[in-house]
Amino acid sequence: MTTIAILGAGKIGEALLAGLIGAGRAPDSLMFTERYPDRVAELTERYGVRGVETDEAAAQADVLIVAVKPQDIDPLLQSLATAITPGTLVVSLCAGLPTALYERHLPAGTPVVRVMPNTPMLVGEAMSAISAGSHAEPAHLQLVEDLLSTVGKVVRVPESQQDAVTALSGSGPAYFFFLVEAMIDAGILLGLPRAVSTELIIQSAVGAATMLRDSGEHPVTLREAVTSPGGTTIAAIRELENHRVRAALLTAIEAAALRSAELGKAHEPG
Ligand SMILES: NC(=O)C1=CN([C@@H]2O[C@H](COP(=O)(O)OP(=O)(O)OC[C@H]3O[C@@H](n4cnc5c(N)ncnc54)[C@H](O)[C@@H]3O)[C@@H](O)[C@H]2O)C=CC1
Ligand SMILES: O=C(O)[C@@H]1CCC=N1
Repeated sequence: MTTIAILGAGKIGEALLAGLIGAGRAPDSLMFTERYPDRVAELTERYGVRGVETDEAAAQADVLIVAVKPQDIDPLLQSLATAITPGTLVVSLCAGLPTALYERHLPAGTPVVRVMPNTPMLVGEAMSAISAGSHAEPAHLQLVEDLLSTVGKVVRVPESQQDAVTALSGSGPAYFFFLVEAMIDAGILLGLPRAVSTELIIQSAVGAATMLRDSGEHPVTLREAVTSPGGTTIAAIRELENHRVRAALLTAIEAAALRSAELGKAHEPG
């Protein structure tokens, strides 16, 4: 079985670790690196997976999955440049960082695949978008697609679209959580107990998400079905439009894409 090392087991690294184990992958085919001994002990206990040093991971794993913050990539690339076994597939989960950055620092010909996943990977419901670097062969892309398909959905996109993907599905779960949080507060404003408000909104979110996924209907049709003439929903929609929530979402998601591009530019040569 392919041996996988996750380099940086923070929020997304742990989500991947948990997702892969949850999907039935053998813990002894996985390893991870972390900076802090306490975190290594915590993850080893929780998942039964080995914590190793970067050079050990680089020497032993067939696939290295980079999940450190973009701001922490430089020292890691320096370590990998000398430790990596030629031909090892490098998979980057980092927002904004182009495959060209890895190709500049790692031995010539290193295959790199850029991925933008999201945290629902933790429950096998990730949305991941993958793009091949210039030395990644179709077999490399297929391997990454097969791996990530065990923890959610996968689409292939040109790398030029990855900043937009990052803004949409990479950050996307946070927008939904933000919305849910605000809606629960609205229940509090209306005098409901927090537990009741939370249950009402979370189940409404799960129901709406399931309809979006399974009904085959456009979101507009689904919303129209809730919006009775002269009723309650249209009274709320008018306020959402008055407060320009649609425009705010367009601007917010554009800001996320610009930030992703900026993270990449910070690592351009010169
Ligand atoms: N959190 C999210 O929803 C998503 C995050 N990403 C990307 O995943 C990457 C990680 O993000 P998070 O998990 O949120 O950050 P995080 O800060 O939770 O995790 C990063 C981990 O890497 C460790 N680390 C840093 N340098 C290291 C090194 N040289 N060796 C070993 N471990 C090292 C840190 O100790 C930390 O635990 C980022 O590049 C981010 O853009 C991508 C999609 C979604
Ligand atoms: O906020 C971030 O930068 C990361 C990338 C996508 C989701 N979280």
